[in-house]
Parts: sequence; structure tokens; C-alpha cells
Amino acid sequence: MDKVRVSAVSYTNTLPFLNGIRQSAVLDQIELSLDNPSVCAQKVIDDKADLGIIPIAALLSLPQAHIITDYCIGTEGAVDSVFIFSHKPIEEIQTLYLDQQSRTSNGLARVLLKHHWKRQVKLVANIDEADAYVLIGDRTFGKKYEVPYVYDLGLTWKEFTGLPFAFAVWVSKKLLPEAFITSFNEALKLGVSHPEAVIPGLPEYKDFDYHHYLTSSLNYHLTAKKREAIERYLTLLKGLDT
Ligand SMILES: C=C(O[C@@H]1C=C(C(=O)O)C=C[C@H]1O)C(=O)O
Repeated sequence: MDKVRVSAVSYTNTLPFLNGIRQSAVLDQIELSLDNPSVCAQKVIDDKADLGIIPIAALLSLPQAHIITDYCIGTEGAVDSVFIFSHKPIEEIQTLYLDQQSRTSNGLARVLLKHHWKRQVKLVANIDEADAYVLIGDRTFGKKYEVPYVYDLGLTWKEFTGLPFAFAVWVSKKLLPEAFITSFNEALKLGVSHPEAVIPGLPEYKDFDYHHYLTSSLNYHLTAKKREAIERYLTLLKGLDT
């Protein structure tokens, strides 16, 4: 079998998965690249990767997608790395700047603004012109104490729907061999069973607790409730364009 080209997210949230993969024999069967989430999605869409952990928003562009593992980048509430940061209270914002590295959270911000906060905002191409902006991943670490108004989108989704959330799932366009899928899933299982193992050596951020982030804020299990959340989110996202 040719090596399976895998695109994984280059953020701290994915390190537990990578740790499991690196301890597994499946490592020899893959060619790994690390990309921001938007690029992960594009690589799978363009057949430049066979498997990726891709933003769920991109599932709308991948009708033939197979979600192939029991794991995701998810949360049961506050995720602590997906935010709308704002100069004003959310009730007053008129303009929003989206994160160029994100697909899911950009959509989530738009869904929540419309349906939860009942706001109509204009998307702007320049962050300096925006009342508020979406930011995801490591670039948010420690920043929530520096910005006047901060909205955690995992928490807001939970308040809106009562559901947990999955931001990204492992997806292939073509069905991969069963034996490979089993080994890959086992490797991920190993990695997420000790998420705190990746902490030593990570850069420190003021006011940011990796242990809490990796073991409590993030939740890697793709449960039935998270699958329900994905369906709900995709329906709401599709409705935004009509
Ligand atoms: C929790 C996160 O989940 C992510 C958010 C994504 C998105 O908005 O498209 C995609 C993958 C994940 O990295 C995060 O990046 O902080």
C-alpha cells in the first residue's frame, strides 16, 4: 500500500493525537503534514491528502466524506481556544472579522450571532475596521484577559443548544483499508488517553493552563451527542446562505 497522506492540525489541540500516532506502528504507513485547519480541509477537498482532521464546516463541500474514527477536536462546553474577541458588548457590534485559518468557528460565530444573539453583522475584510473578530487555536492562549469583551463559542453553543460540539473530525474521501482505519483509530485512542503527556516543553503563556485545556476544555470523543451537534450545526450553516 502507498503511504496514506495525512493532514493534521498544527495546533496544540492535535498534539495528543500526534503523540499516539508517533508511538504506533501506523506511523510507518503515513506521510504526515501539519497545516492550519483551513488548509487541512482544502488538501482533502483537492485530493492532496487522503485523510485529514478537517473542520466540520468543510463537510458541506465533501458529500462523499467518510468520518473514519471515534475521535474529534471537541468540547463539552467552554473550549478556551475559540472566541469572538470584541471591543464592544456583542449586543452592539456591527462588524466582524473572520479568522483566515478557521472554517468551523467562522461559521459558528455567524450561526450564533444570527440565532442566539439575534444580531445582523457585516463581515469585513480588514481587522482594523471590525468591532469584533473570531480567533482560534494557540494564538488565543492567554488573550482572554487582555480583550474587553470575550465570548467562548463552545460555551455559547452549549447555552444555545444544550449540546457539546465537535470542531473537526477525521475524514477521508476514499474509503481507506479497514486494517489501516483500525490501527489509526487505536493510535488516536492511545494519544487521547494521556493528553497531558504532551505538555512538557510547550511554550508558556501567561494566564493559560495547558493541563486544564487538554484534559477538561477539550474533549476528543466523537459521541452520539457530538454527531447530533454536527448535524444541527451543518443545517444552521446551510441556512445562512439562503
Ligand atoms: C478548538 C479548536 O478547534 C478547531 C477549530 C477549527 C475551525 O474553526 O475551523 C478547526 C479545527 C480545530 O483546530 C481550536 O482551533 O482552537
